[in-house]
Amino acid sequence: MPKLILIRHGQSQWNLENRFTGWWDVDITEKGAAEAWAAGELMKEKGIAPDVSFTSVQSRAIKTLNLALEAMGRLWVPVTKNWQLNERHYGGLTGLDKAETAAKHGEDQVHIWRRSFDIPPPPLEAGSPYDLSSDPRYAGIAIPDTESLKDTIARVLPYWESAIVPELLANKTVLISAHGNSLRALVKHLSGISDADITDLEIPTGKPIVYDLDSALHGERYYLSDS
Ligand SMILES: O=C(O)[C@@H](CO)OP(=O)(O)O
Repeated sequence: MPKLILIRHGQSQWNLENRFTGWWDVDITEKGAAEAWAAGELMKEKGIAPDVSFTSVQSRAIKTLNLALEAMGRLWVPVTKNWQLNERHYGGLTGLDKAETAAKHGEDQVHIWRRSFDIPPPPLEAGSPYDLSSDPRYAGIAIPDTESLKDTIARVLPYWESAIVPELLANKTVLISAHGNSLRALVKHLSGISDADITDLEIPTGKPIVYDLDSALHGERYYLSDS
């Protein structure tokens, strides 16, 4: 039967510094690298053997995937990278300190920006240092200037359907290394979580989530560390 493993990248430099990150490409910390390696060791210990893997075009998810695969002795596993698995774009909040932003705009407003289903943060302003329009990895892509979770779902799910579902329907074990909000988008879809309830779902760094799926790609999700 198909098996899906989701892993959020290990701690990033801006997770550590408590800054809004989104599409900005920050590295993982030493702790993040250790989380990624431990996730790979756990998968190996539990007998999980990915046949194929997917990740975003952001270094923190790519590095996490590579470290986990190396820890499993499976660096040879095919990897497909696509921007549609990127973190949600944080718009004009990108780079700001989360606590300072809450002090300025209020905890409630920041919670809405971070976790509401369909209210996006303010857009990234023209001329921002976080403008990615000349980044070659996004050549030919209409880079958003902000995204809500709903917007994120609207670009994650088409990729899920076209690239990942066929691998699962071929009974493969698929590993996805991605981000807090692109994974919230996938979990919302796979576990049938409502627009209202998704605001409470948090995805921890470096902790593999497993779906043992049936042929219709339905299944319960659990943390591998709990199995
Ligand atoms: O900054 C971000 O891009 C994300 C993930 O770290 O933060 P949040 O928890 O607010 O979705």
